[in-house]
Amino acid sequence: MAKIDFGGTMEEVVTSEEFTLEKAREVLKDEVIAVIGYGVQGPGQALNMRDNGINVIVGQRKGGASWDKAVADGFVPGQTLFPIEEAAKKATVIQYLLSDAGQVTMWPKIKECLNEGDALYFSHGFGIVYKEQTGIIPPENVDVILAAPKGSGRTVRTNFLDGSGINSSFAVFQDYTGRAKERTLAMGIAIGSGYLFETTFEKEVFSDLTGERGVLMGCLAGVMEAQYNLLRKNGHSPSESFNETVEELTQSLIRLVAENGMDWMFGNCSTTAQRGALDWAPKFRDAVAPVFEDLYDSVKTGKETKRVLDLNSADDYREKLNVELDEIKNSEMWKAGAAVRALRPENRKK
Ligand SMILES: NC(=O)c1ccc[n+]([C@@H]2O[C@H](COP(=O)([O-])OP(=O)(O)OC[C@H]3O[C@@H](n4cnc5c(N)ncnc54)[C@H](O)[C@@H]3O)[C@@H](O)[C@H]2O)c1
Ligand SMILES: CC(C)(O)[C@@H](O)C(=O)O
Ligand SMILES: [Mg+2]
Ligand SMILES: [Mg+2]
Repeated sequence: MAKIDFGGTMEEVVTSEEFTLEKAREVLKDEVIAVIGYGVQGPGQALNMRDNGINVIVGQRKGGASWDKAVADGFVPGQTLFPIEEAAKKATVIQYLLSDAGQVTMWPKIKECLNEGDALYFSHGFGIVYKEQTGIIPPENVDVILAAPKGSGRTVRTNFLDGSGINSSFAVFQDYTGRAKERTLAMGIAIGSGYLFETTFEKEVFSDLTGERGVLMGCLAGVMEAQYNLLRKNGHSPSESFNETVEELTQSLIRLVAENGMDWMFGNCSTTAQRGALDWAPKFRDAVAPVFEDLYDSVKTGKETKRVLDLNSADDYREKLNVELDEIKNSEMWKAGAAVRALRPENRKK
């Protein structure tokens, strides 16, 4: 493992240079890896593994859109694509990528498919850490491992195709075979990670649930809406409000932040922007800090996961969710966004 100085804290990471694809192939050469669930992470991880020469099959509920997608992606029913339990029975590594709520529903059946020495692989700590809520308690005679890409399943695939790689965290919860760590790292590299950093199941799920509810999506959506509404209230047009809130962020500044960091961004804008942004950043930090405290507490105490499982089990959840999503889609702000995106020169002809 390479030791990296992360701003004064030394951490060990495993890169794809050090743990090569050849090594991953060697570790996994006798394994049958069943990707259970072909939603968002399933395709990204399964296709990358297949392209990397790993023996991968897919298990998915028959008949739905995800099954059809697996077929369209070249998985062949009866050969590399099976109903869930059939695939799980064939596997030596069960890659459990159903939705987190789906994992709970299917667990009693999946548990029956685990043989001594198999590995049960997750991309989230949810099922294991909140076991009182999920009932997911693996038998003692299997490895329980995790590789969690830090990004959407779509990026897992697009990064692989453009020759880069997502970064992922990894953890071992249970090492029955003595091979759990090398299996985890091999899986992490095989799914297309550029590097892997170590975590625990608990740290992964606490940080992941906080991040997606916070800066990555929930907080981001909230602050975007607040600024857009403020500008609109003060007589700015939808196009100006959207451009100043979202389009400039995604098309210009966040790309520069991705390349160079916020420290660089503060040094590479107008002196006017620099002064104002430096002055206002601590005010925003302090305003949202209590909300983040509530969020982390809600995650840690299991309120967030309980809510996910309770709501997902309601019969009309999908219906209600669609209404909620449609409301956002049909809001002025995101309709303005669609119009703005369509004006991008590269989109004009589409
Ligand atoms: N979405 C992401 O980009 C992402 C990123 C990192 C980690 N993860 C984790 O990866 C795992 C998979 O997430 P996802 O977003 O790909 O899942 P998803 O919501 O796309 O669902 C995956 C599949 O589960 C199946 N499914 C759901 N409920 C079922 C049930 N009761 N019975 C049978 N099948 C059922 C669906 O057919 C679907 O194809 C989760 O643990 C998630 O937290 C997801
Ligand atoms: C892609 C995300 C938000 O990072 C993931 O955590 C998820 O649950 O979809
Ligand atoms: Mg998540
Ligand atoms: Mg995440």
